[in-house]
Amino acid sequence: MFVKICGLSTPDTVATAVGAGADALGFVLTRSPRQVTPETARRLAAAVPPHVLTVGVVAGIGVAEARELVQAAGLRALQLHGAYSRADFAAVADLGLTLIRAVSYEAPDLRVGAYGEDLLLVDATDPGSGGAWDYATLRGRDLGKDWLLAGGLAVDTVAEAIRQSAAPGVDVSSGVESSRGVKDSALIREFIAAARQAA
Ligand SMILES: O=C(O)c1ccccc1NCC(=O)[C@H](O)[C@H](O)COP(=O)(O)O
Repeated sequence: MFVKICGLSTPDTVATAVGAGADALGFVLTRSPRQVTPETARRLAAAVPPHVLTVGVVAGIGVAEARELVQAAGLRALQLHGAYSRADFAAVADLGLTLIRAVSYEAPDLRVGAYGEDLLLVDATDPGSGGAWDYATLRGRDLGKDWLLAGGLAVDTVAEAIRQSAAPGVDVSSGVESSRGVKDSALIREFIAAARQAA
């Protein structure tokens, strides 16, 4: 079970997520309660061991700006969240980063690699809102191998969500926060343990 913790912004919670066994950490580089500057993301990522993927998350900006942000932050993956086209993905392919396409569960083309991405993240319609949806709608659909379930996951719901969707990986933000934008170390540990136990 691949686990990504998204929206990190402090050294303590980054260390907690790494220590608890997260596979990927997301740093939101565009407008959000969790937004960090590229400089902060770079500093936080410097403490992350190489086996953990560091991801720059962007939404609502052009790919030229996304390129600049993720390069300035020195991260190893780029998550384009929302209405990005195949041409947009082609325009960042030369960066040599792991590319994550994050879309609503209602989007067309729910298939890993359809836009040239390495990982597909299937989310709620409003990213980072903590809103849950009917994960069971994905069960039995052939999305490919490397995809993550997201949107409203939490410690007490992640196991059932994995069971309903048959997801090979999960991504969480709001569900490991004590208040909007403030990550909680105990919840991070509990979430990762619950996801791993469910797999
Ligand atoms: O987290 C944000 O604030 C955010 C803002 C803009 C684009 C994407 C954002 N988050 C992306 C994520 O990968 C979240 O982890 C995912 O949407 C799940 O969020 P949540 O429902 O809060 O767990």
